[in-house]
Amino acid sequence: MRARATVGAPARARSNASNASPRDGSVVGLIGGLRVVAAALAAHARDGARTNATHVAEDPTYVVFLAASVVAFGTVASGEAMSLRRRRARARKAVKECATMLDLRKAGDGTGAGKGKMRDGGKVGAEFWNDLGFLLRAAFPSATSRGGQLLGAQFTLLVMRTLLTVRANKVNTFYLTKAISSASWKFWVRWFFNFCGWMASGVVVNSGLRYTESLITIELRAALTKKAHKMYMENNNFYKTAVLRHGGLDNVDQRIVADIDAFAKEAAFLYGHSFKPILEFTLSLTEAAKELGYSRPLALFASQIIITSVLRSISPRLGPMVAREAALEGGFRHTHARLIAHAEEIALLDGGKREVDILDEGLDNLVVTQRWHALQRIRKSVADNISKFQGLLVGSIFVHVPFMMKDAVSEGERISTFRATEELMLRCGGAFTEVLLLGKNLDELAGYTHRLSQLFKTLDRSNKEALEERAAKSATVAAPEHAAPIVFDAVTVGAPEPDGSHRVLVKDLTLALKPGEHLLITGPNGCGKTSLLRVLAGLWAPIAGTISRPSGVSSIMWLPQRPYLLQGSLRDQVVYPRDARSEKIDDARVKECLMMAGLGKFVNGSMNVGLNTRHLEWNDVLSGGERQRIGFARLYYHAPKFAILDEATSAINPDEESALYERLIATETTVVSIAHRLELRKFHKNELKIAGDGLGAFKIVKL
Ligand SMILES: Nc1ncnc2c1ncn2[C@@H]1O[C@H](COP(=O)(O)OP(=O)(O)OP(=O)(O)O)[C@@H](O)[C@H]1O
Repeated sequence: MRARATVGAPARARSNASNASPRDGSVVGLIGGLRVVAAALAAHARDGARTNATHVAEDPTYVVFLAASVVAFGTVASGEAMSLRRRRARARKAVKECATMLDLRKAGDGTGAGKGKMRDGGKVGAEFWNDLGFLLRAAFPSATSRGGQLLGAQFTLLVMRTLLTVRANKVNTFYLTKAISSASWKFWVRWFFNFCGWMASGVVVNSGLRYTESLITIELRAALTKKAHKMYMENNNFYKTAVLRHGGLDNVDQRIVADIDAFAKEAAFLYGHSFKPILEFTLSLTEAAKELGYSRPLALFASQIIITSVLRSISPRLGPMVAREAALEGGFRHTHARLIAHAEEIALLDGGKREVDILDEGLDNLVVTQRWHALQRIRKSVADNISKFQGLLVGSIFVHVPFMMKDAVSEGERISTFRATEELMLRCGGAFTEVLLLGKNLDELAGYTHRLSQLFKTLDRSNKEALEERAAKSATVAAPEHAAPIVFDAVTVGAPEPDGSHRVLVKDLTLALKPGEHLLITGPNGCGKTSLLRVLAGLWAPIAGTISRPSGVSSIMWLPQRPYLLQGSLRDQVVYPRDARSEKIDDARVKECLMMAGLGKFVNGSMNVGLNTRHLEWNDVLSGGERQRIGFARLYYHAPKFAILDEATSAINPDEESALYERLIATETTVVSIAHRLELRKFHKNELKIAGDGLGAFKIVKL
């Protein structure tokens, strides 16, 4: 039936052409000729459409599933569109609120200055290529580095696989069609052995490729994460970015833990999957050109570039979507991290119900945004699929026509060369479309690249600022005339305000702290006692004036109200920041320090605890007073020249507090304390009374 219809249509068109009798050379003749061609094409098209419709009508299962699929997809998508249309205002508000909360707008360019840049970030452009180059150079510094060697190994395997596919495919198809068309066992056996050889090599090469791709992913992730760790821990950047929000970076932990991993996976995938289609395209084209010449395939690919560019222009950009989702993902993760960090306080307040709302809100912000993005991605997916299928359609026309017009060859010869060439062209076209579609992965990579370059640029800037600050200090600060190791010279301290200004807490403080001149700092809540110590530690920069102080745990140590406890053994807590795994530690001394701090029960065998006892979270197993005593044991162990104590005995009863102070002073440590209890006055020589009047007034009195 189909054959009749196909043959009948051109016959009618031919009879129409003879009726038109075009006069050679005249315009009317030309128009008549064109009308004949158009009528013939229309007749063929009608015939083709009718035949197709008849085939479809003959297959009710196909029709039912086709209709069901269209209805299912349409219902889900339109339902989503309607529900999100209603919630879109809310969704946008949620994203905006979340963005404000996380400083996403500030994070747009990592400088805190780029309002609205979040939407622009993550595009594939000059900035993206620069940033990508920077990240890759950081991970693969040279061809001889481990990363460089892995890239080289994978490149060799990629070339090998492409050669294998292109060559083997051509030979396989040729032998098989020849064998089948002429029923030749000789050619079939040749095909069989070719195929076996191709299969064996393919198995080895493909397994090698998969292995090297995972190694490259791991190498990329490890190298970038180590670089991030190094920069993050230098110059107290972790404090500056997390607490002071320098650079306006949101969720640095998410960037280091999750975004680097996603970037590594995407980049390794792109490396492995972009070389293959590019090489396959070049090699297949060279082979196919032997039969078709270069002009036809190149014209085909030029038309593909134009069509794909048009389709791409209607697709949404994935980069900004990826960046936004990653940021919201970080926000959601942060709500969980806070819940764990404050589990006991929340449980005591019976805050479970309230916390469910907070957690769900974080999830909702993410989910609504993801659903909205999924809807946007339909446009992308439609464009990609059209691009893929039209490539096959247009490609077939370019390949079929030369063979339809080829005479003077046997049927067997025509079909075998056609099948071999078609296979190559299909491969070539497939590879070409794959290259064009890599844009999607490139877009996603751009999203992660944007977030990581913000991270590295912010940390780098912060490190440079710290270096400049240090250089300026050493150039301007003259060696103090007095022999005091800690000197405040006309120092003004201020609390940072959200608008970038400072609220003055202490103004023009000049003070030289000599060994043995124990200092007590007092004043009302929020007057700036701890802030003064933050400035002394270098966490905050003074608004004016200069400070000189010694550095290193043997010279100066801080003991806050809640001492930091790490994952590890009891010994680790006492010797921190020294590392008990790599340094020789005198256990007898550690025990002595614990006894001095009133924690003898941990080491005298009365409890089931010893220096080797380990806990993931010591904060959960020690009381507030015990935690503070561990801090004292640490001070005794390091015996620094200066100890800065910020309400370090607030959880210890007054009688025992005195004993802890006495032992500390006996180790010849000079103490600077912040304390509210009057009993502690007796251990200090001077008292710095901060007024907390908003003008920075203070008084120094002898005790
Ligand atoms: N990271 C910060 N960013 C902005 N302001 C801060 C920050 N940390 C503290 N402040 C503000 O600085 C002021 C001084 O705080 P500080 O911690 O020095 O008080 P304090 O005198 O030690 O109080 P307390 O006796 O209650 O511990 C407070 O008003 C506080 O709100």
